[in-house]
Amino acid sequence: MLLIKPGMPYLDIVARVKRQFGLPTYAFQVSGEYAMIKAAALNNWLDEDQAVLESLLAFKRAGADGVVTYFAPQAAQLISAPSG
Ligand SMILES: NCC(=O)CCC(=O)O
Repeated sequence: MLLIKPGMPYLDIVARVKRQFGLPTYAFQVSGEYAMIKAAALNNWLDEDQAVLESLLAFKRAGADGVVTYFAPQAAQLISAPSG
């Protein structure tokens, strides 16, 4: 298992590592990435829930098999909540 951190600045590395080695590849969305989204949301610069989901989707698009994130409880709620 490979873990790449920090995650978001290294999405290209996530993709290259996954392609090169073909091993389970995880990204770590570190505290600074968490803090940036939290701070921006507190300033009403973005919608926190949407930013969280978009950031996690970016990891999946890069090829990550999973993401280690401080947003895990929130993300679990968001993706299990009924939509509409
Ligand atoms: N071994 C602990 C970490 O790598 C923490 C990184 C972070 O969340 O800033």
